Amino acid sequence: MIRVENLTKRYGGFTAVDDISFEVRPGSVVGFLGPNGAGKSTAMRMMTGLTPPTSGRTTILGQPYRELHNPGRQVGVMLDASAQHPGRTGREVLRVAAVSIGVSKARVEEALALVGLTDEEAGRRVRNYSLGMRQRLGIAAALLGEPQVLVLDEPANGLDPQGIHWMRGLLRRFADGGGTVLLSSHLLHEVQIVADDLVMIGRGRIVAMGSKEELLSRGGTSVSSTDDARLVQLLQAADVPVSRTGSGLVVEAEPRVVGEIAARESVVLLELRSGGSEGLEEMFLGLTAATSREGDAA
Ligand SMILES: Nc1ncnc2c1ncn2[C@@H]1O[C@H](COP(=O)(O)OP(=O)(O)OP(=O)(O)O)[C@@H](O)[C@H]1O
Repeated sequence: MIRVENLTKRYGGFTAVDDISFEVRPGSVVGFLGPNGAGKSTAMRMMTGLTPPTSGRTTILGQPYRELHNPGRQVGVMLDASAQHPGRTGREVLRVAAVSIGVSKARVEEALALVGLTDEEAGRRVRNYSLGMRQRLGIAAALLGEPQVLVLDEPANGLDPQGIHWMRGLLRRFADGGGTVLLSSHLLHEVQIVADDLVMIGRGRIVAMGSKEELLSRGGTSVSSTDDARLVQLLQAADVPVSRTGSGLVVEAEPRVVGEIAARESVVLLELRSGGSEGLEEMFLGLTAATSREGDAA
């Protein structure tokens, strides 16, 4: 549904997006992850026809975005939630959008209900909206044309934990109904629960991608015991790579292997789990450290 092929953007001598390729299948949610300035927004602007690529291309539903016959009805896009007209009410913003893409006023009310904006909130001017309300309005605008594809740049920005939970449910239902979702974030945990696949970028380049399960399993096994020092010795003796973390050990082996080694030597395990968010978080930090601004300073 979304196919990105060798997409590249250069500004003068600076390469903001460097030869990225990936696909988003129908019925799936892909998390597009990277630290600030990694090139996510630039890539999404190219995908949706707002910025011309230096080279490479993107097709959505088989065509470049600009060649879709009614993009507003086919692809829901939210790139900058703060770009809504501040002097209009939320309902007016959606009504103007509805006219331009040819959907009914009734659909405006449906979209407001979908994102949980109340009647009173919909009647308020956008300049008086909280960041979270702006995000909801932006998502309502993206959903307005009942598209098959959603491209959302940092949709969780400014949402409180309940709002993030709500958004995950919404995107999951959208994908489970056959929709295609690409969402960006600079926070792994925001997308980790809802995404099926992850594409991680740093300094414009893809540094890792794959199914969440695959990436999680690369995160190793997290383990802690009543005697971690002894467990490290046992694992090293068995040629199993192990490293210490703040809360225990991360082992590059299946949980079963770790459990068996510990059981043979009667080491009592307190925790044993595959990868998990900690492993993936560490991998994300590790992969992006070299490519983030903070990495530059280090
Ligand atoms: N029009 C432009 N001219 C020059 N450089 C640009 C332009 N647009 C973006 N860049 C640069 O390209 C890089 C990528 O920016 P981009 O906004 O795509 O990153 P991002 O991953 O979306 O980051 P964030 O999470 O901070 O929004 C940045 O270094 C940015 O300064």
